[in-house]
Amino acid sequence: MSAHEVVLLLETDPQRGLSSTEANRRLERYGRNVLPAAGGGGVLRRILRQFHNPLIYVLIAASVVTVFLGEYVDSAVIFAVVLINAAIGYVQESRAEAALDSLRSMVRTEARVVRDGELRSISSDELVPGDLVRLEAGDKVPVDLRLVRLAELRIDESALTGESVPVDKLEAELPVGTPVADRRNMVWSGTLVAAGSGTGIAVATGAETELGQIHRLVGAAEVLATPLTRKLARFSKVLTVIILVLAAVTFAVGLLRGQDAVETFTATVALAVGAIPEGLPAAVTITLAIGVTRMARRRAVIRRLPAIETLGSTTLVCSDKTGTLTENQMTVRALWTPDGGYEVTGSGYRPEGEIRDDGRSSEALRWSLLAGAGCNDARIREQDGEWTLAGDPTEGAMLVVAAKAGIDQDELAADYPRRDTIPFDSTRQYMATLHDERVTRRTVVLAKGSVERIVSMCRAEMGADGALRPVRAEAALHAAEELAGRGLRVLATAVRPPDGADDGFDDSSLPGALVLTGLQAMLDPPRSAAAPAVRACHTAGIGVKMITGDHAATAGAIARQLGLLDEDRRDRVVTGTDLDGLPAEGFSDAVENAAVFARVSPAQKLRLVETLQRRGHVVAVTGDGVNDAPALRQANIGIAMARSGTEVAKEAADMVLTDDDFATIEAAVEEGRGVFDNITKFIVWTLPTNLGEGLVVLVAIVLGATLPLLPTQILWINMTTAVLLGLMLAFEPKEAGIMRRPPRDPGRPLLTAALMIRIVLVATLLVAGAWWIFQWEQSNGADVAQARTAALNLFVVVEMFYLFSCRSLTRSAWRIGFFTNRWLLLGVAAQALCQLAITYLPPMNDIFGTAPIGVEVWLRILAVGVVAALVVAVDKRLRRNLG
Ligand SMILES: Nc1ncnc2c1ncn2[C@@H]1O[C@H](COP(=O)(O)OP(=O)(O)OP(=O)(O)O)[C@@H](O)[C@H]1O
Repeated sequence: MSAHEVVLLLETDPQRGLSSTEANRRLERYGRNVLPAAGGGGVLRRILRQFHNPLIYVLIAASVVTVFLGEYVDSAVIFAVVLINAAIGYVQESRAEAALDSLRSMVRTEARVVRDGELRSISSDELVPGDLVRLEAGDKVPVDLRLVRLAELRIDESALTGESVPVDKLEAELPVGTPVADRRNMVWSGTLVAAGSGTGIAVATGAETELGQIHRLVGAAEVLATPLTRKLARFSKVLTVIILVLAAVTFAVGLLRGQDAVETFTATVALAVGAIPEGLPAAVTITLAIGVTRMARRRAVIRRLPAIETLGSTTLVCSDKTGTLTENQMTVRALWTPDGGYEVTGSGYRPEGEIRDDGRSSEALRWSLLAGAGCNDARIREQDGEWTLAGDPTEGAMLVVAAKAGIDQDELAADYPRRDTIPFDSTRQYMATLHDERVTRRTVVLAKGSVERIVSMCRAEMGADGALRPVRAEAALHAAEELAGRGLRVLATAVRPPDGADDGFDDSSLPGALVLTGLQAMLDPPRSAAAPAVRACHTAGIGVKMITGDHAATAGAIARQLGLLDEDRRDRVVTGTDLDGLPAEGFSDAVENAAVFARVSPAQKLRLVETLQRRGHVVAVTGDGVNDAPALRQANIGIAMARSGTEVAKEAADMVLTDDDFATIEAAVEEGRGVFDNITKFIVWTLPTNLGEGLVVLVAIVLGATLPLLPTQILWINMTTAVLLGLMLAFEPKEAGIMRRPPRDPGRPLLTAALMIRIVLVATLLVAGAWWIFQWEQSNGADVAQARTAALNLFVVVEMFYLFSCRSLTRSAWRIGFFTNRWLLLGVAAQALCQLAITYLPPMNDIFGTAPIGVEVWLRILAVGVVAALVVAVDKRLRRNLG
């Protein structure tokens, strides 16, 4: 359809947009602009998935066979376990997914929409069909749009088409005869604005968009997988196969040796059930989900789950300066013109304060302020006594200083209506606007940008009297250097005066046509949390590098305040130009050794990251612009800023900081290390039980002896302790000193030799203890049921003692403090109640083949528990002393 037809059909106004009331009505009618959650079929599939597990197959087979053997109670117990296991799996999986889902809503996407004739920023959820939506480079398209106006608009449609080369969009009105369904005057939700800008009318929102249709087909489920969970799943599968083969062999051997078939079968099932670590994958997923939630609470939102693992092994953080290490709260503090400098008072966006000019009047100063305020897309507004900024803080600061000199933004816009814009981008390094001068009806160009760039484009400079003279570039650059040395961010301003001739307005015609009017230097103080966070990173063995587009002297001054540059070592700030001049090897060394990089282009940033990775670093990189996306993708962890970042950067990132603060990266690394610790702790805790149970049964089969534990009893141990004891390790607080050790080497196996030895040690203690008490009770008058009950309780009690030990892999259990993890204490109490129930309640005795035992038996069990705890404590101590 033509744009005109779309306007008529959707009853909207191509200039003023919808009215607010109409927009609200449509919101009621069409619903919010969100994609529906993965649909109803998902629930059934998720339930079925819980049964798709080798252990479950073994259990189901066992329960069927036991029915035929006439063991109805056992069969029912095994079947009940299958159901309970599936239920627990279902609930855990749903909760983990819900945790991830809720993260998505934490990073709100804003859309620019024209309503009631006014440009507004609203949540993209609230867009309705007919809305007039504005797009700019870096945006993620929020709805399907029919374009009505555009300037050099290029769209990255890879999210929909897989085609990675951005598509040029056409002028809105196509010539008569163009095929109606021309892709080039539509943009689709979920695609990214690679360059340019445009305005379009929303024709579909939410599930009705093309993206919504695809989403419905795919049912996009959030994947709860990381390299680690995949590795563990593989490990579990291999282990299961080995155990099943082993079980089949023992069954065959038992039959050949003429043992009772029913008993041998029971023993084989016990072996399989006991030895398979069925709780492992679920526990890992849950620990990850808890980690994600903890990080979100500390304002780091994980977009891709594997990032949590990588965070723990980060060796280098490459951070932007502006907004991440600094506040991004700019105030112009000093001005410079070719005829002299001025200090400015006042702070923040409140236009109160003055330019100290001691009565000197200067045309250059006036034009510098006009350029700063006119070549500007930001707005400052007073709201309830507070001055707030909409837009770029650099531009906000320039508006404020102009206001301090009495220049009003609206009057300026009326006197100098804007006709065209060359937008700022970090490669271009300047912004320019073309205006009509209302009084003279001639055109003026206003420009601002980095000092080097603007000065290189100037043919002349303006004097205090307004006269032009040849530009003295040296003087300007020197002044800029001096201001930047104070830590100020310096921009230059220039104009192309109204001289009648219209010489074109683009990147190629402006150089050589501009007149330098002055410099504006603004303060952007370092964030208060940044310096401590940098120090914390250093203590944790993590390097920090500042990579900024800003001036070398500004970067250096801020870096020194943050402790990134050492005064004495006279570390140098490396600039993009320096880097370009280096041979490959010199480049690599410079990148490794320097901590501060200035005037770095996005392309150089990408090369920096690649080089660091080649040198073996695990690199976290921050970025906020469209051009940062490649570097963010290349990084081991790409980090985007929720407030100042573009949607393109967020899309490319693995993690988004909701407060833009560098300190949050440090917090996330800390959490990442904690998550990895807790996963290791769970594994180190759970494996001895499986190994121990397997061995107990294997020994019984080999010796042809009575089983010390029945299959149902083994199931009981595994089910209850995994949930009530093991899972509580996921809530372990981070250990003290977690940020004083070096990053984890990603190549190192999860279980070190020391931990493997500990696992075998504890398994041996379990086997020995269980056999000892099983024999001891029987030779002292207990029947088999009582002896088994003793062995069962011994397993659980030793696991409880060992659980406390596993709260730290290196430090003694006594040093951690017993009350720092309440969940763990609650779990232990609940487990104790369960043990009392299975030991003393008659119905439980009937089901599980247990029997009440006396106090002295408990004392023997506890004694074994204490011995086990002591042995592990000694093992830890020895190892620490051995280093
Ligand atoms: N809105 C703007 N208009 C014109 N020039 C600008 C604007 N913003 C920044 N500049 C100039 O371009 C230079 C590079 O800016 P760029 O955005 O690449 O990096 P930055 O924001 O200074 O730092 P960082 O990379 O640490 O975020 C700045 O030093 C400044 O001189």
